[in-house]
Amino acid sequence: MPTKKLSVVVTRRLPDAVQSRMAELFDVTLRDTDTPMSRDALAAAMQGADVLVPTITDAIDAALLAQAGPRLKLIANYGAGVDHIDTGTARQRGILVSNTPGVLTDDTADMTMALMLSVLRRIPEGMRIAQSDDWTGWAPTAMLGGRIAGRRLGILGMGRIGQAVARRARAFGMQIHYHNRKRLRAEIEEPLGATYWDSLDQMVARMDVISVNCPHTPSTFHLMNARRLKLMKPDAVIVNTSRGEVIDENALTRMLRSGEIAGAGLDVFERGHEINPRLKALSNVILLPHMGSATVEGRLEMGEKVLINIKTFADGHRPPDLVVPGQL
Ligand SMILES: O=CC(=O)O
Repeated sequence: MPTKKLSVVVTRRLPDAVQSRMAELFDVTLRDTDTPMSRDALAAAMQGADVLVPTITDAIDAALLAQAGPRLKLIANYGAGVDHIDTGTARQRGILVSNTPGVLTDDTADMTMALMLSVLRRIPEGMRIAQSDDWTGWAPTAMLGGRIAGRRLGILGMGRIGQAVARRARAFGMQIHYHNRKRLRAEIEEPLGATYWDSLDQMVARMDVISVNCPHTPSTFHLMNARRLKLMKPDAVIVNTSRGEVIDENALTRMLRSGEIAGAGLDVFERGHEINPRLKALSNVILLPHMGSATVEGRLEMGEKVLINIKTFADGHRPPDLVVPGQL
């Protein structure tokens, strides 16, 4: 006798191939528009479904989880970061949470390098000049940026993505430093040629570039607060492809305006897509619309991870990418 298919609700439009496979495997409700679901629609979805597939734009907080129906057993997030989900409350309510780690590591690390290169070598500014009618040709003192090789890079958060950034930056000739909750094992640290700093303050004060690569958790919120940002050298720059909440965006904006920090490359912001207008007005920043994992390949592989997590659960096993609250 065929077993009943799981009822799965997907909150955002996903790549076609992912949606088709979902429809083959599960009793799936897909979205054909690219706008996030309203809170009411999310609550309704959580009342009737066995599995919810949300993304970063869905705030699955305790109040929403309190409205979840008894069938909801798995939240299979499409994305690695789960700071938009109250994983502790989900756990208390017996709802599993999974994510999509690993498949966006290279893409996000590439984007981190792209931001560093763009800020230090002034790429968007150069493009605007080349596209304008004002460019009069090569000049010895025009568009001078900073050399990447030899610069000290301080990586804040040395997980998968931090390590992938370290490998790339080393190939560019940068000196690699890092701060992490735990020091890496020697067999991982040594090939990266990375220097560990137990004190984040001391590392921040000595770096030419800071790269934020830790997840956003209660303990990393505003880790780069005004006091720490002030420790940065005035010619240093900061890049962030993780989550905006790790940096105090207002303090960063003030210091970029006053020249206390030389530049920033940001793919993420403290209030989602609502970027501080003062930040938008600055010429020493590069702002991207949260596209670190936005490759065709990455988004397909994220979908595959979601499918594997749900299918494994449907087959009665533990989803491979379960998120354990407090272990991020
Ligand atoms: O930011 C993207 C993700 O967390 O997957």
